[in-house]
Amino acid sequence: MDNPVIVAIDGPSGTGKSSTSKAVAAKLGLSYLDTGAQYRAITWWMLNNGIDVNDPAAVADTAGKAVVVSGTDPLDPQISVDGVDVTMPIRSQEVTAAVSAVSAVPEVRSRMVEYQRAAAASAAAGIVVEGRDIGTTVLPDATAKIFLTASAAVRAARRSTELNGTVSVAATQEALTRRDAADSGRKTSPLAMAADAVEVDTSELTLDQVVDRVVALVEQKLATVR
Ligand SMILES: Nc1ncnc2c1ncn2[C@@H]1O[C@H](COP(=O)(O)OP(=O)(O)O)[C@@H](O)[C@H]1O
Ligand SMILES: Nc1ccn([C@@H]2O[C@H](COP(=O)(O)OP(=O)(O)O)[C@@H](O)[C@H]2O)c(=O)n1
Repeated sequence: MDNPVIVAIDGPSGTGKSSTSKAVAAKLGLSYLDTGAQYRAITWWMLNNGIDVNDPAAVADTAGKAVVVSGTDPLDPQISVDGVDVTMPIRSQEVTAAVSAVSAVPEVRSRMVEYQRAAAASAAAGIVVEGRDIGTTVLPDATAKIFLTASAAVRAARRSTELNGTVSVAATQEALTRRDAADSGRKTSPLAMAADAVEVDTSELTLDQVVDRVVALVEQKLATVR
């Protein structure tokens, strides 16, 4: 039997990682893992349990307590913490504002990376894993590594539309740029493009075009390894 296909899709917020990863996984018959959702889930748990998310020692002390379970179906991705379905609440502004501080704590990362590697190891046909450090740190031997980019203005416009214009494009762009800086500047496995990743700038592409390009890149890689 062929080896499982591992596709790593990294990049900053709003570049299209989730939309692209789900579509690519569905097209290629692979599982799907949203690692950003896992960091959001543990952040939700910290906020819900009154942990000061700006106190790295408090976050580190409690990082092992939350049990995060991620679904890997690209058509119905779900996530729970301690048995509570948090698929919707992890998208709140409160969680979005706190997640970079929580995800910078090494104890949080090592626990999430364990979950992520276990999910990849148990995906029979293979998996598309999206995040910030998948190609560099979590799955450095991935079959194909993609790094999605887009201008900050385009990313902010996409996010603002998603929020039905309830938050202005300018405020969205400021928050997004702040989170990029925190994610790129942290010590432990920052947001970065792997040396062997292929960059796809999605600013001027439709989602379908991005998906086709990523599927073609994966197929090219498979043709060379199989
Ligand atoms: N190529 C694209 N063109 C236009 N809109 C897009 C494109 N890719 C994604 N989107 C939209 O932009 C928003 C952010 O996409 P998402 O996949 O959640 O990005 P990320 O996971 O990188 O944060 C979503 O509303 C999505 O529908
Ligand atoms: N592999 C990953 C994925 C996400 N994250 C963190 O989780 C946050 C939320 O990730 P996300 O993918 O849900 O963010 P969006 O792109 O949806 O805005 C990021 O801003 C990072 O702080 C990370 O540190 N490492």
